[in-house]
Amino acid sequence: MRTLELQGIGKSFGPVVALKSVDFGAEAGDVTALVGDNGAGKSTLVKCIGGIHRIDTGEVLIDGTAQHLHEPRDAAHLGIEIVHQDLALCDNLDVVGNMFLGRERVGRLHTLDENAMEQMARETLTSLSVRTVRSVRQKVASLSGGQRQTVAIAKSVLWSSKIVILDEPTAALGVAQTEQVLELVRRLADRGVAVVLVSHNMNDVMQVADSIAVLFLGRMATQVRRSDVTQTQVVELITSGRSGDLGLPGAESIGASA
Ligand SMILES: Nc1ncnc2c1ncn2[C@@H]1O[C@H](COP(=O)(O)OP(=O)(O)OP(=O)(O)O)[C@@H](O)[C@H]1O
Repeated sequence: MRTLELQGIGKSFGPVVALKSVDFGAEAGDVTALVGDNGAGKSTLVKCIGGIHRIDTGEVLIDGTAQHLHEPRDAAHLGIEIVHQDLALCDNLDVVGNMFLGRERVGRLHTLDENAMEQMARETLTSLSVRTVRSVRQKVASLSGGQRQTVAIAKSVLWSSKIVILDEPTAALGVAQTEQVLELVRRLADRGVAVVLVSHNMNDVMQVADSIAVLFLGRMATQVRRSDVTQTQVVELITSGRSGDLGLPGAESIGASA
């Protein structure tokens, strides 16, 4: 049973069919890359999983049970966390403040339990072997892009998310920071989280993914194990929806009808 399973998802915006009968799955312990050209439907699919868009057709199953996602809160209750590209961190708060934002711990006398929050934030970062964030009392405004990404990912761990969707986590990062964030992505999956990595960066995808799902013009061209494809084949699928003569399941029919 997959942690996240989408079956026959359809979503239109007026006359624009953004998603058509999309199947997709993400397993606990795996990094599942979601790739596709601009406008292929990645953001729309992510927003459907996150309860931001309501699906027109199809089903979302979490641990085998069909769920109705009407709003982001529904997704959060099911353990789905989306780490958006803009990260939605508050610059004026420190690392602790951001990791607990909206879910602050209240101690006795209804004051915020700062010590407990600080300790939990520190422990979470340590458990992920994060050494790049030196002080949890540092304001987020002063963090680098990679450090900010790290804080956003660690937040999902702190809240025991079972499905974490990362939207282009390395898009704004340099080489060294990209490596650190990819290592963190791997560790997140190794903890048993089902990680979905939305990315345009083929190097990232080939380096860290266990499974690759390719959207092409709103349809799922194919979802394959990373070990079964080469980078060239993935690029071919992204650009044409076809896998050439590779005989990958599902790819031919999509390419032919697109
Ligand atoms: N709110 C909306 N209203 C109308 N059309 C939309 C809306 N959101 C997305 N679309 C359309 O749905 C299709 C899929 O867009 P989507 O943003 O999901 O693609 P994407 O794969 O995330 O692209 P990119 O990599 O460029 O971000 C596009 O044709 C887009 O124009």
